[in-house]
Amino acid sequence: MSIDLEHVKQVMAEADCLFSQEQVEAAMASMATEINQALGDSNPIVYSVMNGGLIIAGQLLTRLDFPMEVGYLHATRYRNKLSGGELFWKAKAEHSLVGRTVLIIDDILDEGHTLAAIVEYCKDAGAEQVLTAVLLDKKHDRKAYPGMRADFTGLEVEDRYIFGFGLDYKGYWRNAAGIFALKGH
Ligand SMILES: O=P(O)(O)OC[C@H]1O[C@H](OP(=O)(O)OP(=O)(O)O)[C@H](O)[C@@H]1O
Ligand SMILES: Nc1nc2[nH]cnc2c(=O)[nH]1
Repeated sequence: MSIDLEHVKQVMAEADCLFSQEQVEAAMASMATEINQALGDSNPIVYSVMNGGLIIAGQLLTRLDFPMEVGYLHATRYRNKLSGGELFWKAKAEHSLVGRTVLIIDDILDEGHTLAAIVEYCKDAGAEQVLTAVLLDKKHDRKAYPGMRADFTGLEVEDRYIFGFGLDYKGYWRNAAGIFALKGH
């Protein structure tokens, strides 16, 4: 189904900017410092979770200063909708994960079902250690398990529908250079 581009532009015009590009970049710099300290000698495989992880992974990776292999996983459970459903795998790992340290990078930990399933998948595939990094952690009490957190988190975000910096509104605005919340959600 095609989408009305005027509506897409209106959504941005009415959105609330929660974090500017500068604030996101400062958060990424802090995450990079922590990750450089934690993983510098671990020869990790670093996976971006498509599609949302594309922007944060691209911008975080150039701030990491140690050798690593890089790839992507593609799992989705929102599929251009505003609420999540069953996780659908589109691409799994090309590398052998046996005995490896794996770092998963995604844009947001919302309810956490996506990240929990990806961590379980990597462990089942033989990874020795699986760490997670997310730009945003949404504040609410609906996590996949109580107290669920990523190992590295950039910013906490309020319980609204978010877009920008990799997160979409109906497939659009992943390119928005800031973190925005949809009016009324
Ligand atoms: O913590 P959860 O509630 O599981 O939600 C988080 C996931 O939702 C989004 O992906 P989505 O399924 O929208 O696919 P996309 O990355 O292609 O937009 C986001 O990129 C995370 O991967
Ligand atoms: N675009 C977008 N995708 C999500 N996936 C899980 N939570 C969100 C959200 O707030 N916005």
